[in-house]
Amino acid sequence: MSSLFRSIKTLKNSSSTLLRRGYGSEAVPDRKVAVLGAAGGIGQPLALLMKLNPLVSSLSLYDIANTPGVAADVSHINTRSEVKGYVGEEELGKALEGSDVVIIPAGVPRKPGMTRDDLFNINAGIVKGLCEAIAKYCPNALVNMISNPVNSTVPIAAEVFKKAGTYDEKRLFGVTTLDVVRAKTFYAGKAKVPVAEVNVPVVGGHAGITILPLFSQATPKANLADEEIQALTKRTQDGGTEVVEAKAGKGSATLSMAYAGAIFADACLKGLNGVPDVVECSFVQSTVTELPFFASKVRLGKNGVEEVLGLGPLSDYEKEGLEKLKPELLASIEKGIKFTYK
Ligand SMILES: NC(=O)c1ccc[n+]([C@@H]2O[C@H](COP(=O)([O-])OP(=O)(O)OC[C@H]3O[C@@H](n4cnc5c(N)ncnc54)[C@H](O)[C@@H]3O)[C@@H](O)[C@H]2O)c1
Ligand SMILES: O=C(O)C[C@H](O)C(=O)O
Repeated sequence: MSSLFRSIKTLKNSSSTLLRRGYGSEAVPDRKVAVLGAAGGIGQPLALLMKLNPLVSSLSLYDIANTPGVAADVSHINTRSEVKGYVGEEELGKALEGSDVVIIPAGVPRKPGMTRDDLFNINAGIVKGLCEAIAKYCPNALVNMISNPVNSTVPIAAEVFKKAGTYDEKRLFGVTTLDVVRAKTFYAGKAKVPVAEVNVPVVGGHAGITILPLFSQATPKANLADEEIQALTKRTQDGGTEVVEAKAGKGSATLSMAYAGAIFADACLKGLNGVPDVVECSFVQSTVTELPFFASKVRLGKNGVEEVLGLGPLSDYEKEGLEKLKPELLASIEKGIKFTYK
């Protein structure tokens, strides 16, 4: 409990730091953030965290059911943003209109024994429908795709936007922040370094071996043995499955994902507001490898992606991992693209 109070205090302090830096409420631009799937396991805590974000002026919570209750609940929190709940397809347009950032955690989660690709048949259709509405009602919004399989849902979104004539590769992001969050936590535990100081890029995609943490670039540096790096890599790749199994049929990561989603959306908002040097890993259209989409460090700016950063030097183990992941990642990307032409 006391740590919760500490977090709230930190948040209040950071808001006043923001004011001191001249980002006071007059200076901070109005920003509308929409969460699609807001009544779900991720959606609800994500709605809470976005309500705590002082960069948000309007928070739009959309789902096919149960959003009025979530919106009423979150709206009583005494922070900057005005909260509105929208329920059902007929309200989707209103939910989206004027959005600067749209976060999509809509769709079904895994149960034990399933891969993320097993979600494709249901989630591909959900994502396609939502992206058609985004193209119509807020074509300039930054889209943060959380729904799995991210390796396919991002290419689906790109194709939907291309068909609608609104595609801008700078504005479409697969959210892979949870992989980074996990890599940082696991590395800090093994290397015995303060977790808050850890940085680890995670590249590739967001499923199994396509998740490639680059522990050779981790900071603070630690002298870990090859076997320890391999075990950390495997644990990061299997992090989602670890949670799915622990939840034993009651879904996948929701709380850690909401945290990761809130960090990434905050980075997008900071970029839009012109804060310099905002860098996060994300699955984006890319020329870093021969694959059309790839996760790597991305510099965020006023138009979304400002620069897709390269991979940097890789260890032999990471080079091997990179070559191994390419066929699976390409197949998932192509599956997404083909789906939109059915
Ligand atoms: N990118 C990541 O790192 C990451 C991490 C965790 C989970 N996920 C994925 O996020 C998705 C959601 O997970 P969850 O645990 O919140 O699931 P959930 O079932 O708890 O919630 C999903 C919500 O989506 C809503 N929904 C379904 N169809 C919709 C539509 N057409 N429009 C709007 N809302 C709709 C449901 O009503 C529900 O409230 C899953 O696909 C899961 O695999 C991704
Ligand atoms: O593992 C899952 O199915 C959910 C998510 O992709 C995760 O990494 O936790």
